Amino acid sequence: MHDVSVQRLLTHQFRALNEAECAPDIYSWLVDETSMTARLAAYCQKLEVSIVKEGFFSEHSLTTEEHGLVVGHAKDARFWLREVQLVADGEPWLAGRTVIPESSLQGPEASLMALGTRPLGHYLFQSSSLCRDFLTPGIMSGLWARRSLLRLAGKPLLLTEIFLPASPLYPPLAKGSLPCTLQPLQK
Ligand SMILES: C=C(O[C@@H]1C=C(C(=O)O)C=C[C@H]1O)C(=O)O
Repeated sequence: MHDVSVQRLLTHQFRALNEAECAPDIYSWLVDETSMTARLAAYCQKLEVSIVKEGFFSEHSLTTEEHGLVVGHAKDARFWLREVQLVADGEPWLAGRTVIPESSLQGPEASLMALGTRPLGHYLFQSSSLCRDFLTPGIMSGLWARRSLLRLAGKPLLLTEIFLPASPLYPPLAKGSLPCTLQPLQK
């Protein structure tokens, strides 16, 4: 059963971070340009994609921030929205939200609608046309997060990922491993 409240975090305000605002080992996770699925899979026995929501939605399902970032040249009325959790040995480690304008789904990219429980990264990183406008580390509701604007054959898609407290990005009780809002109160 998904924790629906976790998924709501994906539409909360995204606060961008600079490198000075988090420990180097945390920052290395947030700016990792390789597959996050593959990186997380190295820390568990079984990593699965659990689909929470997927389908076409109008622009009203996007946050203003998302809409401003992902709208391409076409005036898209519909967006393919995919919300997942990456679940490691039964424990959710990451919540992911991908927003794809309908105009980005032309040609081979139409297969993004048929991913099912295959990780988005498996498609992205086999594509010779993948490029990235930006990868921004950040915080959402007190959890480490990141936002990427990716392009396939020049067509945009926006990916937001929130690292959940059980993920290996948060060393257990290591000081400085949590965003400032989660730091244990100083005595
Ligand atoms: C982009 C990647 O794919 C992961 C899988 C996702 C999905 O299947 O929707 C979403 C977020 C990512 O963490 C990756 O592996 O880097």
